[in-house]
Amino acid sequence: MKSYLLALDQGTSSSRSIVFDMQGQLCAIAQQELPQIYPRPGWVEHDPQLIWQTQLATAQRALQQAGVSASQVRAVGITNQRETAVLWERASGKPLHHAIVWQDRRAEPACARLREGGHEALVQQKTGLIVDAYFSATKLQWLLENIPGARARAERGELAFGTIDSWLIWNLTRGAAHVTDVSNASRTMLFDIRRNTWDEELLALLDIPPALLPQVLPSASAFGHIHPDWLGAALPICGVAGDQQAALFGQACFRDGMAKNTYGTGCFMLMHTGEHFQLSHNGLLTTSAAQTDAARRFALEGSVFVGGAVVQWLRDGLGAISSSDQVQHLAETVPDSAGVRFVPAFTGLGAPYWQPQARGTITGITRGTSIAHIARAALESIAYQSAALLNAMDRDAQAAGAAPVTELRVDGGASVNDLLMQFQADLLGIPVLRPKEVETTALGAAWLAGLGAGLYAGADELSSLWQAQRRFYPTMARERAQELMQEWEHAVRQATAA
Ligand SMILES: Nc1ncnc2c1ncn2[C@@H]1O[C@H](COP(=O)(O)OP(=O)(O)O)[C@@H](O)[C@H]1O
Ligand SMILES: O=P(O)(O)OC[C@H](O)CO
Repeated sequence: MKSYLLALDQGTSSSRSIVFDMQGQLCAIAQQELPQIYPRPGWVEHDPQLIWQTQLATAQRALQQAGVSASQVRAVGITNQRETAVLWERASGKPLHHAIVWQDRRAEPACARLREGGHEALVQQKTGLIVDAYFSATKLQWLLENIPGARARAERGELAFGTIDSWLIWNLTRGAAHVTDVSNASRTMLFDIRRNTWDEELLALLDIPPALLPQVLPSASAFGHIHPDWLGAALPICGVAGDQQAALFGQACFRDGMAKNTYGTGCFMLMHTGEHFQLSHNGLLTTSAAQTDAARRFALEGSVFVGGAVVQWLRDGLGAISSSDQVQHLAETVPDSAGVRFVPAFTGLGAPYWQPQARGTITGITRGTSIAHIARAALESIAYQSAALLNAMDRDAQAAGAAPVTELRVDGGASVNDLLMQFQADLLGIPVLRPKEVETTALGAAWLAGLGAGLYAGADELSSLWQAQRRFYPTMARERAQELMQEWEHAVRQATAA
């Protein structure tokens, strides 16, 4: 009887489930959209019950489509949108409120208070994060302050908090397990990533009752068994990681200096730093990488707010293309962007610039500029922003006496674009590798589950399963690439001043 792994991938816009065989080949995939709730400007919520229902439904469909029975599934892995906060009642399993999504900005005043109180250094030293409403802590604080009676009930131990992995595991196990993994815990701003434990000082500072918190386990562990009612057998959950750390794992980036970039709506770049906890001096976050045992593993992370979304804007805002895949063809009708620079700072600029006030700019327009130049500049902006992240990582690596990144592994919706990938390699001066299996996030969760269940010997076996579909080698002279980066940085300064 052939064995399989099931990965549950709960993302911001959809819930997906994927069945892999033990070689990491994708056998079936099922997906369901998740409605976004925008109660006020800057607020983003999800219905936790819909998260659970869509996730379960896709898991059932994926198994059906693969023609795989539950008894053939050896282990289940979970990966998820990170930071999103859910608060529920332990007795009934009912959420007290919609989930507050990572993009939600309502906790900004609480973060401003933390900054004014001079707590930034403490937070960064312990959690590796900057003080920002992005992370779970101040979202949970908001829930406790705004739901009548919640704080008293939390102190009495009646309530549970979790990121989406915890919420799913609670439901999958019918309330038997209240757990999370280190990579998800590291995004809460309540977790000391060097000691691998919830931090009493931060909990006290934010007035969070410890009774709310899940138990934290390594990313490959025994998280619990799925109740047989859901998928037909008591399947073990053996792998859990936040989606970006899962993608780093699924790209087989297991060693110091190995890096991946995911080109989705935004871009997320992570570089493994091994066992070294290292704070960035260049605007990056330090985070826990997926940990397969009790040993600490860290990564540096940077995110670009507008990546593939700039292509969506060309399509929906400008009407320049009718589908995203037409952008490459349009951009290829001109040899270069002819001096046009597009800084898509629609919602400010993320790492490494951290310029919330910046706004989008298109500069260098002449009478000869066509929509094709703008499309090319838009695509190039994704590569420039990513190159700025990688340069920041290299500077941090150099400061720590480590080697620079020697290749970049890529995934995500926009990584199918060959023009973009070639330009990325040209700017970086290192090869860009696109894997055969582009579902790296789900694959990472499946591999963690396989390791947790003792089905793989170790990371070396997984490394040998990872295969490149295409390698993009740099062809541009380094001087030219450096000149282009300088022009880009100039354009960023203009967008910041705009
Ligand atoms: N051929 C393409 N070239 C450039 N960008 C693309 C292409 N196809 C899709 N995209 C972009 O990729 C993004 C979707 O990628 P995906 O990984 O599904 O994102 P997410 O996980 O953030 O929803 C969209 O922003 C879309 O504009
Ligand atoms: O669901 P995604 O792919 O948009 O990922 C969200 C990230 O985990 C947010 O930190």
